[in-house]
Amino acid sequence: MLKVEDLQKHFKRKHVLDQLSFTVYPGEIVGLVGENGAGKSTLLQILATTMKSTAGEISLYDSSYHKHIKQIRQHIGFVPQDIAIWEQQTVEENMVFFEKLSWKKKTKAQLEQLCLDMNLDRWKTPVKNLSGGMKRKLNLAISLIHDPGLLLLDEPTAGIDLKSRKEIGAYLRNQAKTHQKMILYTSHDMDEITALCDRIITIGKDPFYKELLARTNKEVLSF
Ligand SMILES: Nc1ncnc2c1ncn2[C@@H]1O[C@H](COP(=O)(O)OP(=O)(O)OP(=O)(O)O)[C@@H](O)[C@H]1O
Repeated sequence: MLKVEDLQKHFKRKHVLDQLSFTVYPGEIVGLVGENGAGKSTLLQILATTMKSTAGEISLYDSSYHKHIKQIRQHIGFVPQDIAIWEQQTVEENMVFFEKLSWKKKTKAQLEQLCLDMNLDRWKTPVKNLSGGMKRKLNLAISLIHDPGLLLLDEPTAGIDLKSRKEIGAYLRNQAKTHQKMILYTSHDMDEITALCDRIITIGKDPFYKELLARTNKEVLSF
């Protein structure tokens, strides 16, 4: 499980995250919502180990982030807001490139299957010819090459059509429920968040999301 205790992040005098404490269990999808600038990406970056917190403790499978950062990284799949793939290369070339960087080895057939699981069937197509939704699917497939137990997704469905969003949603649900992944996921689409997530964390000063979610039957944790 992922355990966060009293997490704080300040940028100089600006307090972005203040005393966040929560746990994510295997098999759970936890939604992270809040107004623009609330600190969602900051939190995901800290959990992904690409940014340091100001204070607090984080552990994954009972290993401390402070003490075991290298081992912890092996269990994390992170899809940042900005798509990071090679535009001139094909889907296949991208998957093979990132597989070579991965600590876990996969055959080409396994890599192609990862894409097909998300209905991404353009193996030989250059990325520049893919739609935005397909690029997001490829980015997600890349983050799964090393079979991470914790998936951190920053708006994985932003700007893509409903069909692709539904496909990504179904895929994530299957990853959590069948493969016991922990998924922490941000989106500004409240229908998607309430449909997909088991629990929801709201962060930020604006009470809008907290009040909106109080009308649903979801468990909500607010900071
Ligand atoms: N490296 C940095 N240096 C200084 N301030 C930063 C830095 N990174 C983020 N911030 C500030 O921290 C706050 C939180 O930003 P963050 O991107 O985490 O918000 P967010 O909730 O993800 O917003 P959005 O919904 O717009 O993506 C913002 O005010 C932002 O300007």
